[in-house]
Amino acid sequence: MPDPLLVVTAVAAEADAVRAGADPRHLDARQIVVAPVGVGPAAAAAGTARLLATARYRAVVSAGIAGGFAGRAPVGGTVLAARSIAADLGAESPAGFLAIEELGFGTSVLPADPDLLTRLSTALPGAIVGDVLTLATVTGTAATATALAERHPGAVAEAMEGFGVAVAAAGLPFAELRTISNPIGPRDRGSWRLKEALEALSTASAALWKSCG
Ligand SMILES: O=C(O)c1cccc(C(=O)CC[C@H]2O[C@@H](n3cnc4c(=O)[nH]cnc43)[C@H](O)[C@@H]2O)c1
Repeated sequence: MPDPLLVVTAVAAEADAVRAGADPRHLDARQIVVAPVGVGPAAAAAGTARLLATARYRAVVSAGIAGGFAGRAPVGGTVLAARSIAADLGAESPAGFLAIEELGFGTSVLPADPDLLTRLSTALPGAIVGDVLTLATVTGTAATATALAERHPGAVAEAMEGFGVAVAAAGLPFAELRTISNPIGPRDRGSWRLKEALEALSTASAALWKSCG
């Protein structure tokens, strides 16, 4: 029996949506383990590392809802990360944001496993493949949305966990799968389309099992 696939989400509602798309036989046989590990990159990294320390897994997927950049990923859409990028890991300066690479302290960019990404994008032909930003703070102004979009021309979405999960995966095949609940921009939590995004997450998760189960 191959080691199971680990799917980590931030909150229980996302884990439930992922499980709803899975074949119950895969869940019962623990070929797939779905676990909510908390909101934000620190909780995601710590929770994923704890799970990986206590059992063997063949690959790790960070899954959940996300904000979409206007004109790049619509609400209800599905996104696969080519790269998960820690977009606020660095330093401010009068000349603008300096990424951690410019400070000489490592990387803010972790690519998806090429084989896993190919299998997922084949199983999800409607998914948008692009960079997904990880931020500890949800963007809530047009100015920040514009600055991020300009700094990351390949970014299609932002969420709060992917880079943390990728760091914890530490060499295991990693991918990030997101469905879009809201446009990135001025905060309007009431307009988030949670039901639509969670339904899209269940649909995407059915394809996930077909390609990786
Ligand atoms: O209240 C609910 O019923 C509910 C159901 C599912 C998920 C939630 C969340 O609040 C999930 C938080 C999670 O969502 C990601 N996210 C979504 N939109 C954005 C965004 O615009 N910028 C950054 N992150 C976003 C994020 O990964 C959070 O962990 C509530």
